[in-house]
Amino acid sequence: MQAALLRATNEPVTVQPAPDPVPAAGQAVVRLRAAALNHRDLWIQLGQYAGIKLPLIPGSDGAGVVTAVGAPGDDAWSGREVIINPSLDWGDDPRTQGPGFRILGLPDAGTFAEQIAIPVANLASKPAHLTWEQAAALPLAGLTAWRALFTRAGLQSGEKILITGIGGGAALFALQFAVAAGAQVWVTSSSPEKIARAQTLGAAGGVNYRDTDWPATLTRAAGGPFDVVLDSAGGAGFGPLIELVRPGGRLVFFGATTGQPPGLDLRKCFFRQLTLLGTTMGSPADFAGMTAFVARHRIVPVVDRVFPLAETDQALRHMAAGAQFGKIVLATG
Ligand SMILES: C/C=C/C(=O)SCCNC(=O)CCNC(=O)[C@H](O)C(C)(C)COP(=O)(O)OP(=O)(O)OC[C@H]1O[C@@H](n2cnc3c(N)ncnc32)[C@H](O)[C@@H]1OP(=O)(O)O
Ligand SMILES: NC(=O)C1=CN([C@@H]2O[C@H](COP(=O)(O)OP(=O)(O)OC[C@H]3O[C@@H](n4cnc5c(N)ncnc54)[C@H](OP(=O)(O)O)[C@@H]3O)[C@@H](O)[C@H]2O)C=CC1
Repeated sequence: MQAALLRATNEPVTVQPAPDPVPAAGQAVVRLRAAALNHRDLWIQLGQYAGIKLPLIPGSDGAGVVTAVGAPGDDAWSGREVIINPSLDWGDDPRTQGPGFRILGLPDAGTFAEQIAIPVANLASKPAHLTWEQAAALPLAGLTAWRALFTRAGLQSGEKILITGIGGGAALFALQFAVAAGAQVWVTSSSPEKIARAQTLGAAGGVNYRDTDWPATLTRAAGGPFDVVLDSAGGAGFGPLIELVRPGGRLVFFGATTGQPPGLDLRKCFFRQLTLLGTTMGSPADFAGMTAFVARHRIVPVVDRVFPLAETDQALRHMAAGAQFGKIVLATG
């Protein structure tokens, strides 16, 4: 098969021949039709991720057809159209992942390839209303957004939520899920065009996080602070978010795209009875809940652009440039 290979950090990913995967018992081989990028793939390429082991085939998201299974007991999946849950061996505790937890694409060989061997426990039926590209875009970012919003922050219909950096893949799923759940959604972005596109997906409005005084402008526009704030940007923008949460509200976060937050004022958290919620990926129950929700509300992932597998490195450069709105997808076969 052809696969994308990262041989060294800060080097381009090259697409080259690799051995066809052979399924062990409890595994299936999926002939991938599409894969999708996550910021994690870029962090790994840039050497900004814990536990990097090279060389590796990156990629956490994929959709395709099961072409082989490792044992007769796994036959039920043969020939089926599937998406892949990239949370490997979450463990038994729905509250937190166990010691064996891994995210597909490091250290396990990932989806930027024509084929992959994957535990059958990580297969789910492809949502029937989605194309291959849309289905591949869903798993990692959809799962993370789902757990953040519902399992962790307990978002309710009628609540007001702020989602930062709305051009991002995970942020956009959070927008679509929160709108479908009946919340009033406000956004931030570097781009007025992205804010306008978010409004077509149901956002009430938004502000540019590069404007001075954007928190005050946003508070005025939204008529006061937010029940829930969801962030994956971190950095210098994180501190102001604390003041955008209403007293007794929740701040849920899963990323640090712009680095660690400097100088957090803890008094603004404890005097105002805030709940700070870290979250990562999701449990098998979160994945099942997310896919059922997507099917019920006929949510269609936003695909920014599709690159051929041969242009995986160009796709990563496109993500690094930050101009995307939604998911960057690879056509893998
Ligand atoms: C599914 C998608 C996931 C993501 O994309 S998460 C985003 C990760 N990347 C970034 O945030 C970009 C910036 N990069 C970084 O800040 C660094 O590149 C890292 C922190 C990712 C790695 O730094 P290093 O110094 O090489 O790794 P360390 O010393 O092993 O970890 C430092 C602390 O980071 C947390 N951590 C990192 N990886 C894990 C993990 N897999 N599970 C749980 N915690 C983790 C722990 O707090 C740990 O500190 P302890 O070692 O003292 O516990
Ligand atoms: N812990 C976990 O389980 C997970 C963690 N993550 C982390 O979450 C982050 C987002 O991932 P993903 O959606 O794949 O990434 P994307 O590359 O798709 O999106 C990144 C987005 O970040 C936004 N952004 C950049 N700078 C700022 C800023 N200063 N303030 C607010 N927003 C900003 C931009 O929004 P705009 O274009 O609108 O300006 C950009 O589109 C990454 O750091 C990733 O590592 C992601 C998934 C799971």
